[in-house]
Amino acid sequence: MLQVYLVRHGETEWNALRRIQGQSDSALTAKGERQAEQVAERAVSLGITHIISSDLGRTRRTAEIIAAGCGCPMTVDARLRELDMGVLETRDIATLTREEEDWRRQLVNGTEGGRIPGGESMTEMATRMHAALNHCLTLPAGSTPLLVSHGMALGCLISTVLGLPAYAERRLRLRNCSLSRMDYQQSPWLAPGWVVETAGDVSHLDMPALDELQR
Ligand SMILES: O=C(O)[C@@H](CO)OP(=O)(O)O
Repeated sequence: MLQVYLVRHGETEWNALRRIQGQSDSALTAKGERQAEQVAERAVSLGITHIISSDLGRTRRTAEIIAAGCGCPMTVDARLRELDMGVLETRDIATLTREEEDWRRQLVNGTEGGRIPGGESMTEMATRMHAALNHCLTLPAGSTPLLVSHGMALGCLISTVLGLPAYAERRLRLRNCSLSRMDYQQSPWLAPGWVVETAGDVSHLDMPALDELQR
């Protein structure tokens, strides 16, 4: 049975400042680096054989720390990027106008086809995230890959595997350096294919991690 681990990157400067990143980028904070070291320790105990990271800087840095801990190769897959958040990228959430906040809300409140102007829809992102997940099926037998990606991207991937539409109301909290797992399997009591084993586990972190609203 193929097990695929999923990690959201460590805390970044803009996460802490509540600035919207999307496919823009900011560096890990010192806390984010520590979170990455702690999830790396957990990854060592899981027998990870491959690290596959989104090509953005915050995920690459997190993946490098995990790969160094595990002593396994790291590759980059741009399909694991965060949602393209168009004209709102780099903005402080607290400064959005009402219209801009409505655009942002469409991503989380179940609006079919919702997108920020100049950005990507959740359905478009789901297509590329599933392609990246399915790529794991081509790895040699016995592989245990770990994918490093983003909050919206991984939340959408997990939710769609559970059968929700990509644009469904967002109800899964994935904190920085949380760990999730998908298995590809045939079971008499589950639908065949990808199933969710766990989502958003932060038991390896020694201090509270932020969700996107700094809670
Ligand atoms: O892009 C962002 O600002 C956030 C939104 O959830 O995603 P992440 O920090 O996971 O890249």
